[in-house]
Amino acid sequence: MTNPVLQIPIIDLQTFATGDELERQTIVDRVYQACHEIGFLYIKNSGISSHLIQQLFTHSQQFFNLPLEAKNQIAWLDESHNSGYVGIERERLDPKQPGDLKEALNLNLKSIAQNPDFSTEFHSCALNSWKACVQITDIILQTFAMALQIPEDFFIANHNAQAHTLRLLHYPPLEQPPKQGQVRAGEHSDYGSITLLFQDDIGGLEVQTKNGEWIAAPAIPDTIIVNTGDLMQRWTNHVFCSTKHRVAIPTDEKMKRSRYSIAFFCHPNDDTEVACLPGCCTDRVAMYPSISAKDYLISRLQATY
Ligand SMILES: O=C(O)CCC(=O)C(=O)O
Ligand SMILES: [Fe+2]
Repeated sequence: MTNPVLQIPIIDLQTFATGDELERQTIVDRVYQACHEIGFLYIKNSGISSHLIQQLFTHSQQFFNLPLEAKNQIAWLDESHNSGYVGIERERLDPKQPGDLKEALNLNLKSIAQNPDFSTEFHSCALNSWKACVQITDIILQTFAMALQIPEDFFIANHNAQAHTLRLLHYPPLEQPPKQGQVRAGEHSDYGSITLLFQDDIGGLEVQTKNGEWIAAPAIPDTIIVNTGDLMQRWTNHVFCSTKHRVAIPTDEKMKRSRYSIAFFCHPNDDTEVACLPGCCTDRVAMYPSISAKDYLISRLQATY
């Protein structure tokens, strides 16, 4: 078997800010190719501090170690806020299957700033991580605009309200066999424009290729996984694809260990009308009607909770 990891490219962003035009264009071309053909890439030299992310993982472990009653004090309540604690099996990313074997804490800018239950350290770590993720997604959004030959700040301007979600995820150790069809995270595509994913070394993340096979997307040191979501796919009329992925249960000893990951779901502003970009419907007709980013997100969350 060839190494499936190699199908997802690793793109170095080091010279995007500092390089000459040719170096920048090379990065843009590689990002375009990855998002067009696979919808997934690894980035390295993103500029984020690995120490910061490590700290966020530590806070995540501390949070999920709290008793259930404490976590439920800040339970996720509704789609329009989309923040708070989501218990095990509550979410079904694949609505045809049993609930996911995971728990999550969804954070947005408001809940990071205002939640009195978080320690000062947790608060500042989450806020700094948020800011770092915004910087990275802004760079990626700029490469997207360059790749599509639209004004470089087009996507950035449509994301400046920071309607994103920072999500801490914990997949508990498995004490008993899962239900039929149950996995750690059911197969799905993400809802927004771009997702950044940080994961530990337990593994299990799988990505579906165009011919339907599932390939592993393991953690690669000092990289972040980036994938394009459904709204970006709609906006670009499938020039950038939103690819199905899932988190499988390890078949070995690792199933008895916790898995932790952190996702940053980058979303357009609530009132952004996501309609096919003019340059993306010259070869084929627009596949979707226009929809506001907020209405789209709410409809997708309603289907999974
Ligand atoms: O935990 C992971 O590795 C992936 C999680 C995921 O795909 C999601 O929450 O959308
Ligand atoms: Fe996902």
